[in-house]
Amino acid sequence: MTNGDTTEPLLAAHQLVKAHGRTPALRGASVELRAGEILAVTGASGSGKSTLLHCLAGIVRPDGGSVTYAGQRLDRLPEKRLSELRRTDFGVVFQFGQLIPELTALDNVALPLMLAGAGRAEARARAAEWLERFGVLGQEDLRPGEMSGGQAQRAALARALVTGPKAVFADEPTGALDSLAGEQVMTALAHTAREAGTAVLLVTHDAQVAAYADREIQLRDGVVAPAEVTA
Ligand SMILES: Nc1ncnc2c1ncn2[C@@H]1O[C@H](COP(=O)(O)OP(=O)(O)OP(=O)(O)O)[C@@H](O)[C@H]1O
Repeated sequence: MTNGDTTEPLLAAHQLVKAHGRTPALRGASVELRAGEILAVTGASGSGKSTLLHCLAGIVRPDGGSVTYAGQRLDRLPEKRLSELRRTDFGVVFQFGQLIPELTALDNVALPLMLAGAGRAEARARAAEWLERFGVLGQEDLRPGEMSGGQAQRAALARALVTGPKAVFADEPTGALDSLAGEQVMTALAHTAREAGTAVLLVTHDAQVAAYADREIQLRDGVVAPAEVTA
């Protein structure tokens, strides 16, 4: 395990422990995400998938264990540096895309660029390019409530990827979609992430969605299940 792969992982969690109140969610989970890799995290409901994603993305601090991102301990970074790093290096997509309802699709995608210092015109031009990549260009002036679930989710992906993050964290990104819209979202995500060399941590309970990944790990009761089961 330690010397099989010479590539340093982009993100590594070691022996993560996390409880929500008295409910243990992670009980010593270790996982590595390599640069540009699409990794699916599967497992039964309640096995700790979302908690693992939140710890890796620096949204939640683990109670124990470590999260190392590009050589630095994410779990020990002061909040200010952590939120800065999340903004520059990470993108997130959740089951319900969480676009800002008052903004058009174009402005939702332009927002992270403007937060990063781009001017409005430039941000909107780049946002339009990304919406086009995700096949949402005709709907750029619609607000999230006026779009279909699949369109909104593809706009959410554009927003997550527009700043050129090193890693995208996607928690059940197709969970609220029918299977055709889900396929379109996953095709767009996998294609774009590969093209941009973005690593993706993909939480899903759906085997068809996990099939888009390069590799899959399964969580069981808060730990990563052994990779191969020899019957
Ligand atoms: N905010 C919270 N408060 C209390 N318990 C929580 C909270 N979030 C998660 N849990 C509990 O922690 C455990 C792991 O939850 P988590 O959401 O990480 O699992 P999951 O595999 O993503 O589940 P699902 O597939 O149902 O989303 C579960 O027992 C869950 O009930």
